[in-house]
Amino acid sequence: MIGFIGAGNMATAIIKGMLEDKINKENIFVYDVNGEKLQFMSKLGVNICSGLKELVTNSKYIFLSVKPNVYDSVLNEIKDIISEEKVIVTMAAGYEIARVKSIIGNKKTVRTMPNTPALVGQGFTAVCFDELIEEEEKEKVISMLKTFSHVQEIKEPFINAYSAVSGSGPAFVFMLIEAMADAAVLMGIPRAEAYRAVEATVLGSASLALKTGKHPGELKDMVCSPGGTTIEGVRTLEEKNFRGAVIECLINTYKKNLDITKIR
Ligand SMILES: NC(=O)C1=CN([C@@H]2O[C@H](COP(=O)(O)OP(=O)(O)OC[C@H]3O[C@@H](n4cnc5c(N)ncnc54)[C@H](O)[C@@H]3O)[C@@H](O)[C@H]2O)C=CC1
Ligand SMILES: O=C(O)[C@@H]1CCC=N1
Repeated sequence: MIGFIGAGNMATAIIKGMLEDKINKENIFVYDVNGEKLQFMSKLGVNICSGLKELVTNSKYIFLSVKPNVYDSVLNEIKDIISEEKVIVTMAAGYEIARVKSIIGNKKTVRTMPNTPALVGQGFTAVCFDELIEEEEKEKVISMLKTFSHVQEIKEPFINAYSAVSGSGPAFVFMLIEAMADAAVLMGIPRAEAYRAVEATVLGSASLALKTGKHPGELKDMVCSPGGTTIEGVRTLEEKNFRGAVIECLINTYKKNLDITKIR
């Protein structure tokens, strides 16, 4: 039995993935303080709980899909009803397993960093397990995460880097898509056509890199004809410090993860 505290973007993404991958809707329980969110969830056919107690009682795996600033209060509310066999699954940036345990005691905890492409079953999730998690539970959690994402098991200190790269990454890719589409519109391509062309190009490029396993530099070189047009664009990006800007962007996002970990 799988429970979700909070029925927002990430819970929706994860639950849709699970349902599409044949996890039975009768095994999913949801609670949210917002009635509208629950109404939406009831349309998916999952079980709607009237409070945290009902949710925790019915769930072995409990996903904390609320915003990070609500984590402390939710954990405080459930700490007395979390028994030894329950597994808490977190997904908040900067919220360490040790912090969970400082509130609910030494209970089974899994920390994850998913991302929004989970909404279309194409997510990426970094996951780390605390030492109380048994092998069978680990396999179960990984199989759940695989219903909506590629899964990478990591050691907890690396989760801040994954938060920047794959957690926040979609936002940066969408900025690239928006900028390329703006340029296309400037060149006279209608907006909708521009988005389709750019989105297909980004998706196709990522698939080409994934499927061939070739170095991105080699794939870039394949596009650049000698004395041709693409190399002119490459020169412009180098002049504008494109790669330096991207590296700086991810490093600053990573540092923000470290900063909020200290504050929380
Ligand atoms: N959006 C993203 O790209 C990513 C988000 N995350 C993390 O996932 C978590 C959820 O994020 P989103 O789904 O984007 O947030 P969201 O704001 O869409 O959903 C949060 C839900 O929690 C509900 N809620 C608030 N207080 C509650 C309480 N006391 N009890 C029950 N429900 C309550 C809200 O009504 C809302 O529906 C956050 O911790 C976020 O940091 C992680 C990776 C990526
Ligand atoms: O911006 C945030 O805090 C969350 C973590 C990764 C993506 N969104």
